[in-house]
Amino acid sequence: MTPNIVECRQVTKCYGKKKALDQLDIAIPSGRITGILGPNGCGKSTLFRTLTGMVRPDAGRIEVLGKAPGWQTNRDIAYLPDRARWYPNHNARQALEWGNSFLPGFSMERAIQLTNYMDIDLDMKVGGMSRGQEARVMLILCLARDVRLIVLDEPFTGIDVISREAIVASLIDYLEDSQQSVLISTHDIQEVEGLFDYTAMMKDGRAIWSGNTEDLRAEYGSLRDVFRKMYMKEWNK
Ligand SMILES: Nc1ncnc2c1ncn2[C@@H]1O[C@H](COP(=O)(O)OP(=O)(O)OP(=O)(O)O)[C@@H](O)[C@H]1O
Repeated sequence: MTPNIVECRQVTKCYGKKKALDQLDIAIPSGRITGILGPNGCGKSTLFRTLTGMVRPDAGRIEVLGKAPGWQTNRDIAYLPDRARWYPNHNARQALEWGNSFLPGFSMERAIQLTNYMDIDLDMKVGGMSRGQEARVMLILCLARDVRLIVLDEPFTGIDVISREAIVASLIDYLEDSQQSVLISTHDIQEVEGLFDYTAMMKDGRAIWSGNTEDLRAEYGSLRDVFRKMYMKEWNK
């Protein structure tokens, strides 16, 4: 069995003339919280869609959990798509009940525990929630599942700094003793610096750096500095 949870070799995906993924090579070790960082349009969501089998690459090879992505792997993946929303007329409890009846490996007990962690009122209608509260409900639907891989596409977008810090703190706390692997994409690394222990930086559909976050910091400074340097010539190789 491969020690990597994800392996992409020379993966290309085009939308018309646009290369969303351009001969992408990336290997992500299991059991880590990995940040997929990069500016808007660099291919993060497309990468996640290929990992969950929603999008087929035009070329290249992908392995997730040691297999080609699809029905064999999706049972073991919890995926939060970009801009995911819940039904506004349901309350949080109904959202969790839905998860309990439809999502493989869902634990209602764990979900209730997470609502306490994340300070969610189970009787509150999702339509009446703030963006940050709704984002927490969406996260709980993923985190309450006993799966090997959790894939979160921009889970913090639109959430204010204070709520984001609270969510990140509860995520770190919750995942501390977990064997699960977590992939999180973001273009806004400022508030999640302390979250990732492995990092992959993407640009124009390629991975331009990947490795232990500590090594990245030691080599280039804070993630924020690295992110800035992504736009400079030295990264255009
Ligand atoms: N369904 C689609 N049809 C046409 N073009 C697409 C489609 N999906 C993505 N693209 C294009 O592919 C490129 C990569 O998009 P993608 O959404 O993967 O990037 P991203 O890094 O997730 O961006 P963001 O941070 O803004 O969410 C962009 O130029 C985007 O416009």
